[in-house]
Amino acid sequence: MTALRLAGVAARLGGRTVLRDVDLEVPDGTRLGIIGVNGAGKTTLLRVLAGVLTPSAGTALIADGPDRLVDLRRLPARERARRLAFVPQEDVMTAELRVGEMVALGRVPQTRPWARGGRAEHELVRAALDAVGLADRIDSACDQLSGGERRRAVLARGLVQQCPVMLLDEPTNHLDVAWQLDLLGVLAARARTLVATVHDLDLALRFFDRLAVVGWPAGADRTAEPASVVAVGPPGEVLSAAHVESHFGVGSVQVPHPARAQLHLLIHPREDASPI
Ligand SMILES: Nc1ncnc2c1ncn2[C@@H]1O[C@H](COP(=O)(O)OP(=O)(O)OP(=O)(O)O)[C@@H](O)[C@H]1O
Repeated sequence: MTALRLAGVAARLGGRTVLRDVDLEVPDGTRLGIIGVNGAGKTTLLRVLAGVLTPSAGTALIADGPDRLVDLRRLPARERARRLAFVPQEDVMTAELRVGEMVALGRVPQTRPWARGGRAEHELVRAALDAVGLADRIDSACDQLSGGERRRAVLARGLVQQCPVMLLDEPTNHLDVAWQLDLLGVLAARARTLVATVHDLDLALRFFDRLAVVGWPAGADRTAEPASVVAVGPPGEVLSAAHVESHFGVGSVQVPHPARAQLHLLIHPREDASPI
């Protein structure tokens, strides 16, 4: 079963086509990581998948029953927000809102206006804040959170939306190493289908079922040509040494952890590059 699909998608920003010819399928119940160099178009791709950016060509589709897909842009915004939670990279944090109130905004699409603010909602908010280690900050003003705490609070807002699909733009940004791992565990446990952009290729190798590379084919003029999805597959294949070198311009090797049944990705300068 398909949760999300992009068919022949192009996207324009500021009068320029930044993505084109994107075909991508996200099977229900899977975790897809989106990787690529800075400026390739990962956030743009995620925004198209979330229905917040209208493709300039092609269609973004979402499941609408067992064997049916519907054009995301045909769904009213509230209905879209019941089916997928989009957690953007940056969020303005206002001093006017307490952390619990900000997180409770994630319930808006799911609840009738007169049914909001009840005990059940409070419990959900508290549980989500607990899951991201911020239960004790529920009454803090939002602008008093650190960068990593803000990130976790915004992720809690995505969690209370309780959608079958979660789309996350760099969820591990600003998080310390322990929280990076914990948070991915929380997401894995709570999101049925998950799509996230990520820069840490070692995390990408271990956490996702499949990876999609946003970038250019070898030899393309990166400054002039729109990017596309140039590889999709199991992380171990997408992050082969040859692929990592051609997409990211660095050397790499996958090595087994000495004590755990896990592969890790070590990154190093290319052989012809000066060591740093
Ligand atoms: N509002 C905008 N107007 C015009 N161009 C934009 C706008 N936002 C982004 N771009 C351009 O679109 C391209 C894709 O940007 P996008 O943010 O999707 O890349 P990304 O892969 O997520 O980058 P990063 O890894 O740096 O977060 C880039 O060339 C960027 O400069």
